[in-house]
Amino acid sequence: MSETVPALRLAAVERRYRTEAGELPVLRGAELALQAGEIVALVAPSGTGKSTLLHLAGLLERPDAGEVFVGGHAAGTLSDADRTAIRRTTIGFVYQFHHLLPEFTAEENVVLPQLAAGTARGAARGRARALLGSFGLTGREDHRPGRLSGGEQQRVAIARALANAPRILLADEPTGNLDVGTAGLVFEELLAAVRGQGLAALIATHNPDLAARMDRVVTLREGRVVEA
Ligand SMILES: Nc1ncnc2c1ncn2[C@@H]1O[C@H](COP(=O)(O)OP(=O)(O)OP(=O)(O)O)[C@@H](O)[C@H]1O
Repeated sequence: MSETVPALRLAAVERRYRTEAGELPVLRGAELALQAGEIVALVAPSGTGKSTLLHLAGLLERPDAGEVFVGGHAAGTLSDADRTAIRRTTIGFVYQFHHLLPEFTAEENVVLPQLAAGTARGAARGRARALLGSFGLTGREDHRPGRLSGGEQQRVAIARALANAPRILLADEPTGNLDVGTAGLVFEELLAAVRGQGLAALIATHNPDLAARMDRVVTLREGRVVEA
């Protein structure tokens, strides 16, 4: 029987940082596989390597050893240009702070990554408006981030992450900057979008209630990924 290729797989991933005090080994043989449609919570104490793991999974950094597979492709064997292309079209990111471009409108923030991926402007605008609408932002398309509430800014950031119809969503404390009530609402919308599109998702959170809403919870222990 053939096994399904995971949407994302980390195999024996190692990452260490050079600090004034010497080498700091953060990941020491991390293994993780995410199937399409699987939503995994990453819950671990501060400083244990959650952001590091997400950066490696998102091909923003290269591991010191081990390999990251995206849809079965070994990322370490790819050129920087190919890694960028995969990152653009296959992986969506949501950060704790929205990182929207302040001088652009909500719609433009969702259009721009699509243009970078080669989508024609008209189609990109249509998709941006539909995505923003699905997050309750109809009528706010022309607002710049500074005129939106924190929850609205984060909804735009989620729409932007989904703009190129990725297969994988990576999120680092996506609602960590919002008040409890808004965080719960935005998180439910994020989960619904991820489930609706059958994405694989890895979401770091410090909130146990949000983690319990996902399919599986993993943590980091001594640089390895273990089931929580
Ligand atoms: N570029 C870097 N250079 C040196 N050390 C780093 C670097 N990036 C991260 N670290 C260290 O690596 C460890 C893991 O950092 P990381 O940001 O991955 O943790 P985290 O679990 O995401 O933490 P938090 O929950 O506080 O965001 C920390 O001790 C951090 O200080």
